[in-house]
Amino acid sequence: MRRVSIFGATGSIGQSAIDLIAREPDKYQVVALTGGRNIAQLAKDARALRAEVAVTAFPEYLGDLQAALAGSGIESTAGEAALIEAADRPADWILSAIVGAAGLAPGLRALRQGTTLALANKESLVAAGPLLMAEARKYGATILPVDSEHSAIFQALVGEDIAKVERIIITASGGAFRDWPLEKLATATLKLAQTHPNWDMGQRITIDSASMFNKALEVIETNEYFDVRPEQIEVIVHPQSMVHALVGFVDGALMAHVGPADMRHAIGYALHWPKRGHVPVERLDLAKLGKLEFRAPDELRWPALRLAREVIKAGGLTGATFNAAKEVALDAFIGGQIGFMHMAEVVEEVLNRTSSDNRLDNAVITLDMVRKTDHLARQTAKDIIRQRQA
Ligand SMILES: NC(=O)C1=CN([C@@H]2O[C@H](COP(=O)(O)OP(=O)(O)OC[C@H]3O[C@@H](n4cnc5c(N)ncnc54)[C@H](OP(=O)(O)O)[C@@H]3O)[C@@H](O)[C@H]2O)C=CC1
Ligand SMILES: CC(=O)[C@@H](O)[C@H](O)COP(=O)(O)O
Ligand SMILES: [Mn+2]
Repeated sequence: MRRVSIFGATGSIGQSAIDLIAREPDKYQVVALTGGRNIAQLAKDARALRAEVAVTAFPEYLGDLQAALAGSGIESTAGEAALIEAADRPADWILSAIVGAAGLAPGLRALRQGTTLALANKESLVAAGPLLMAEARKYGATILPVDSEHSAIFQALVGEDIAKVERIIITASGGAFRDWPLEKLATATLKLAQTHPNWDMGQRITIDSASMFNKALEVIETNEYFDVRPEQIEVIVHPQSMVHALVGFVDGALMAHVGPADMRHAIGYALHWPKRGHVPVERLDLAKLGKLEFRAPDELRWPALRLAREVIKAGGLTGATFNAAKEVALDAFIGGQIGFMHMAEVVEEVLNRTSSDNRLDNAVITLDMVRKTDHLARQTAKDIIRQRQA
């Protein structure tokens, strides 16, 4: 039996992973399931999968979790230290699917087991890519991408020589406001921003898709995963979200990964890797699909894409600043303090104010430095938002 743990088990990615694991109960022994506030779901899954431990990230929910698991024999724990302890529990496959920078410390810790880390939490790679990669090398761990685009690129590169890659193209649906005129975007509401044209995902990544901050994170993520130059990474708007990414080689061939907008594709690939196993996603009927469209992205409409390039160029701790500023700007949009287009303005202002602090050699970056940078970026973003409101 393979021992598996799921961090962020109650979320959209976590639930898709549980769907796959629950279909083959004889193959998997569930070690740890972690969640946040959705205690009912966490306890239900922990009982159904007979997990060893269920962890809520928030200590104030521990009582509810203990009550929900009473009599089950499943351990209940809570808080940041409990997440780290869960990451230390031996497992052959660990899914990192917590949303936001909170996923960094448990994911980083899991690497110390020299295990396979299936990484959905792109924010940790954006904030601390070189640190995660160095830790994986040090402990002999494997990081497998669980983002649809990066799983697609990874699959297109199997057996290939990275030196023969000319370009990597990641697709973007364009999000909720893809077809809105630029001048109307300032009026984009939260209600509309949290509806995605194709994917069923958590609230935060759905809004990030609408602003293209998700794609900005993914451009940086591509730069961290694959040994290509930033100029080789392209973004193309693809409204159907069926082609997840393409890799172009020196002979002009373009290898595309095509599949339905269902994350069980990428999770299943990582779960069965290095082999392929059955994954119960819809099989595409190409004749029914008819046509696939592609168009160039407009950086005026989506300034986040331009910022991503600047973040890569600046290097050092700039990714940690970018991610933290984006998280605060997103909270402020969700809270109604700033408008949709203000999110990119706030993030750009934070990058400008902190640029001199972030210049560093990637080799010397530590978790403590990432945390301090994250904290400073959050304070700076909050100051900027307060000043705008005054
Ligand atoms: N959804 C998707 O299709 C895709 C998601 N991703 C990435 O995967 C990650 C998860 O996304 P998604 O599943 O959509 O997100 P969700 O919001 O659906 O789920 C987030 C999970 O993290 C938990 N959580 C929230 N805050 C904290 C915290 N401070 N500390 C610990 N745990 C916390 C939540 O617990 P609870 O709900 O119990 O409060 C939940 O289990 C993100 O990094 C996202 O960018 C990447 C590609 C596709
Ligand atoms: C499913 C997945 O990988 C998401 O990151 C997806 O890419 C979001 O859609 P957008 O293309 O709209 O950002
Ligand atoms: Mn993606």
